[in-house]
Amino acid sequence: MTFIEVKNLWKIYGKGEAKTVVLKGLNLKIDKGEFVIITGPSGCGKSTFLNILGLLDVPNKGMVYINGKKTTLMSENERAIFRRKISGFVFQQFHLINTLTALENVELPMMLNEMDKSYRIKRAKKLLKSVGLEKRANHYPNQLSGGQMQRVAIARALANKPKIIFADEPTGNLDSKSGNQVMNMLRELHDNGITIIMVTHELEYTRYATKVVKMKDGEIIDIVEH
Ligand SMILES: Nc1ncnc2c1ncn2[C@@H]1O[C@H](COP(=O)(O)OP(=O)(O)OP(=O)(O)O)[C@@H](O)[C@H]1O
Repeated sequence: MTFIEVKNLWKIYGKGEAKTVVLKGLNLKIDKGEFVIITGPSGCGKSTFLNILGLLDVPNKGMVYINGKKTTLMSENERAIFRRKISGFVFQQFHLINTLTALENVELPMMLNEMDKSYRIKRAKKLLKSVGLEKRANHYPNQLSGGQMQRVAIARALANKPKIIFADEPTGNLDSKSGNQVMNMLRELHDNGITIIMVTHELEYTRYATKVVKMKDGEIIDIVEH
């Protein structure tokens, strides 16, 4: 069943001399349960595309459909619910909050969804355990390695039981061992039915994907189904 579809998607920054056409009429269909990897050279528009798919950004032209519904017909509240409850986000730079412990970082999305404290703590502990970090619950990000920070970020992305994970170069700042750990976690989530859309330029990870979308200069130049 189609989960997300984009038709004729354009993204343009600036005007006149400063105009940059970043996405040039993209078309893509993503089914529920897929593991999509978007790849291509630096600057080809991968992150921009991912941000639009995750409703973090809007196109200048074209349409994003979620479950067949035009996202332009969704209210701001519906879009926020998609970001906050249906989706989980993982970024290259982790984006943890430095003044919060690992446990509190994982609790945060549940706070935004107004879950009560005892539930939050129980679930955050369970999630940290699932990423092998139960002993690091009270550590702050600066007391963790890059790989550990990314595992906290994955636990945080899972806090509200998302149906889809958007991951932008999640292994980009990690050594290969930590990178493989992160990929194995994403694979396990995919095995459990979560849809994954991931941007990477590391071609070795395309073996995890059900669909590889190759981009170049703002266009999709190839789609390979595995
Ligand atoms: N806010 C912005 N204003 C102007 N140009 C932008 C903006 N955001 C991105 N761009 C430009 O859009 C192009 C695509 O950027 P994007 O980050 O999507 O590429 P990418 O493929 O993810 O690159 P990388 O692999 O290096 O992260 C780049 O040329 C970038 O400079």
